[in-house]
Amino acid sequence: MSTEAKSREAICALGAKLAARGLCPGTSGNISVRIDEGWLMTPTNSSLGELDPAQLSKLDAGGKHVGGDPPTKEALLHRSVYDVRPKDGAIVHLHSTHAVAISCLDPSCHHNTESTLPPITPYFVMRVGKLPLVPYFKPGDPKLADAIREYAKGHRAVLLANHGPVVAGTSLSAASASIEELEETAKLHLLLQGLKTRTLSDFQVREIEEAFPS
Ligand SMILES: O=C(CO)COP(=O)(O)O
Ligand SMILES: [Zn+2]
Repeated sequence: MSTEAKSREAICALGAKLAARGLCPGTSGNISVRIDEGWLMTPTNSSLGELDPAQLSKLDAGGKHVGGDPPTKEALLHRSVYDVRPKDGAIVHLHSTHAVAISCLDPSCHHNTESTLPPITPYFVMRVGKLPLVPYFKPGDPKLADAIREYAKGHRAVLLANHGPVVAGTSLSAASASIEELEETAKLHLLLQGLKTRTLSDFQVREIEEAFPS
């Protein structure tokens, strides 16, 4: 099987897995992979649980739609993230419930201005790191694609205000592991509301960062 054919299969398999876990309600979310000639992206208005490898959208290196169904309305946002993260090869965006809940909180309820979520577990530090909030713009707005650049260049994971997470990774499986960890941490954080919580210390965060560099 060619590399492109494998990427097509991998996108559809990931979509099915995320859907089975209830992480992409309705037709929300999108997935992309960088390929030699450009990108493969999920088509707009598609259910991630029911993707067809042959219908995935293909974009050339200039971002022109050259094959398959019309691409996600967030194609420009994905391309902005690839642009500022040249080592990454895959992106996953979801409307997973707990992460979206965090994205709707008043910013005064966020952990701090650098990260909406606190470092409560080693795996959050390892797979996500910090999770900055990107200001709100409507889905598909070129202004959102522009705004995300500043945040994504230093962070593999960002949270779109009142919308949801966007995570980049060196591979589809890396991006998927990060976004699942992000969703789980958002859930834990909400479960812990009102309870006195111990976050990891700066030393403990550094220890993880050094032992498991991203
Ligand atoms: O999550 C989405 C928009 O932010 C889904 O849009 P698309 O169906 O165009 O991919
Ligand atoms: Zn979205």
